Amino acid sequence: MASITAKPFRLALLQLGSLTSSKSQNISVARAAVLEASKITPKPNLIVLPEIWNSPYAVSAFREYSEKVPKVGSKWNEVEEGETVRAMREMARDNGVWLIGGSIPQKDEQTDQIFNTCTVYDPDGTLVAIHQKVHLFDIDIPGRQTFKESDTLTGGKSLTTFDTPFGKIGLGICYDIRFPEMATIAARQGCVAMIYPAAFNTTTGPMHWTLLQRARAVDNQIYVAMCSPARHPEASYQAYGHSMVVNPLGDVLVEASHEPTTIYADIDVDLLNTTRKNLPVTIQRRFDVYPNIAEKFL
Ligand SMILES: NC(=O)CC(=O)C(=O)O
Repeated sequence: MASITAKPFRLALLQLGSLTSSKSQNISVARAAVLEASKITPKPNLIVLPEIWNSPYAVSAFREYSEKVPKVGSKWNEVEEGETVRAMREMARDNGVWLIGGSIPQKDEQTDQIFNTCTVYDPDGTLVAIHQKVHLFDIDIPGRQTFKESDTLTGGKSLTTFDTPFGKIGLGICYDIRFPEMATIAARQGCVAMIYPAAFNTTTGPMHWTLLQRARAVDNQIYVAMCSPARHPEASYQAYGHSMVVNPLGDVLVEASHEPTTIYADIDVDLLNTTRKNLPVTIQRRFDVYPNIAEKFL
């Protein structure tokens, strides 16, 4: 598992601003940002949207904004789906890019449960992966930040990776990054990067946003990226911003401020493999002393 087979690729993180309570306006904002990022030279191969970008990030809003997400593999006009899913298919296909569609509230019609769900599209607009946020953001830092996603949301039950022509990618959503097992399992499955649509806040962002990404990157010798919405002074939840990409050495390659912007990073697989060669922890694990948590996924 020391080295990884992948190709260099360019990543774009869209730190969307001007998000409002209008879903259709938010879709227009995302559509315009994907179009603009796709015009950059060299063109990004993989574009990422932030967590919950089509709805306010509020437990009281998730059900109202939720929509149907079809099954992995579904293509155009094959299935009934929500307007945001349809728009993301178009964004990927019209711009010829892979798209990690941040996350949106998803309604499961059968169970009536709501999930915080990331969908991924290939450049034909085919839905290739779905990740439902596994660890719900239930925290209480008195006087500073209280949030209880579990008031409305149900946690996902599986881990998610997907294959692209430039390598395997692992997915998590925001709070998922605090649980190191997910990134470790993805790395041992051969992922070149863990990518997390996210929305930390102005309390937990300064504490842990950078530290967590650098930790996941160094522990697993992979790239790590988090894509946040921009800060919005009128929103009930103040997103931290600071979308970021960290390399396998733990260096911050690029970081946004809290304003609306797009950041780009070139993923260098040689650097990943050189890091693993020079610091060979991936082949020095002592599974005779402690268990391999990834075993059942390999
Ligand atoms: N919003 C989240 O899911 C997580 C977060 O803000 C944090 O972990 O801090």
